[in-house]
Amino acid sequence: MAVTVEDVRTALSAVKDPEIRRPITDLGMVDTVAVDPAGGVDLTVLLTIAACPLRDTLTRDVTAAVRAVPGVTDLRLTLGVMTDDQRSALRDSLKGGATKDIPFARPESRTRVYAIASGKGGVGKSTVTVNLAAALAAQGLAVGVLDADVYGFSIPRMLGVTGRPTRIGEMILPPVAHGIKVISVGMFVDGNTPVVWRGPMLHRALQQFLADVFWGDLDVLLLDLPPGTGDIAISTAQLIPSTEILVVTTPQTAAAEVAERAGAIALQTRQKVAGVIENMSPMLLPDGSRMALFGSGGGRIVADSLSRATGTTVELLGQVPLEVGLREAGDSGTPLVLTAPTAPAAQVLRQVADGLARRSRPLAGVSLGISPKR
Ligand SMILES: Nc1ncnc2c1ncn2[C@@H]1O[C@H](COP(=O)(O)OP(=O)(O)OP(=O)(O)O)[C@@H](O)[C@H]1O
Repeated sequence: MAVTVEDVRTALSAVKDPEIRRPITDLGMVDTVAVDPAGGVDLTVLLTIAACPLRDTLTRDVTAAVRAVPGVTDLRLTLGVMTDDQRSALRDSLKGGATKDIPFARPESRTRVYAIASGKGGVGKSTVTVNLAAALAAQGLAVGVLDADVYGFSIPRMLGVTGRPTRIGEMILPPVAHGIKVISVGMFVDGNTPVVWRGPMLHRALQQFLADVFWGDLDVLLLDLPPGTGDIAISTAQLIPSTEILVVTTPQTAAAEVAERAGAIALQTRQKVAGVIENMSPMLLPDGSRMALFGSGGGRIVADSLSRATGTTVELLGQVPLEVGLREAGDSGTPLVLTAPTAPAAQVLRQVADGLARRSRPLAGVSLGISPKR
């Protein structure tokens, strides 16, 4: 049977743009399709920008899809580039026309937003963030990570992201790694330049990343906050009031006291504390005994004290042991939950992710669409 243009278009509707993650047929990227009587296909696909970092992936996916159509004997693929008008039409269709709006702050948003907070640096906040993100994405959830930790942007390295975000006018397309959309403040500064941003600048940066980045329909957004109880936690509360806080602490008592303060900020901003994760918990030794390098009990102390302070039950969601493999996986760019899902630390992190995946977005601020009976 002769191949039709419709057959080719149908096959192309299964190809998603690697960055936007929607079918290329819905994005205006399929420009022209022609089929000759011998089954040869002439196809022009438009890239969003000429320097599209994922043009090879797109070429491969398009070629595979078209070649798989029965009767296709040849494919002559031309890659073009969208005009400015086509790009703005695409941006408007993705953003629903509104560019300055934060989609997660809308009452009808179904995205759960978690801010990962810690009292001080180096407690493993980024490690926890990337592993939770990877575990949630592995379950098939649409996950985004916003690395707002201006004092050390380690998220891109831990997820193996080297690419820069693509810009379409004012819209920013985040790189995707292990199925996770990733944006880091570090992607917008040169090399290792430290960022000495203060409150208002940070607030603007966060607002821009939330509004201008095309996140698509996310199930979960994880925000890696700078350590401490600073301005950015307050900014997060202002920009997305439904954000819940996940507090990371080490088992050390001193660290726990500092972590408590990070959690207590939620009282002032009226955000919910989703739970406490203790990291660097006693290490499992080959003989089955445990070594408590950083002491023990910190997670429980923080959870109990936040429960008292908030008058709700704040749970200790998990205790992630110190584990060489967890650090190595972070250094290699693939989180431990993917490289060794049954390793002790990975099991705890996957369990925490399972718990987060089962929770539904809090109804605070959501209109239930019920009107009182008159
Ligand atoms: N449970 C663990 N076992 C072994 N190493 C760990 C563990 N958790 C974190 N690490 C390692 O400790 C170091 C600090 O962790 P990480 O960068 O995640 O902390 P952080 O709190 O995000 O720090 P910062 O606030 O400075 O960004 C990293 O090298 C990481 O690989």
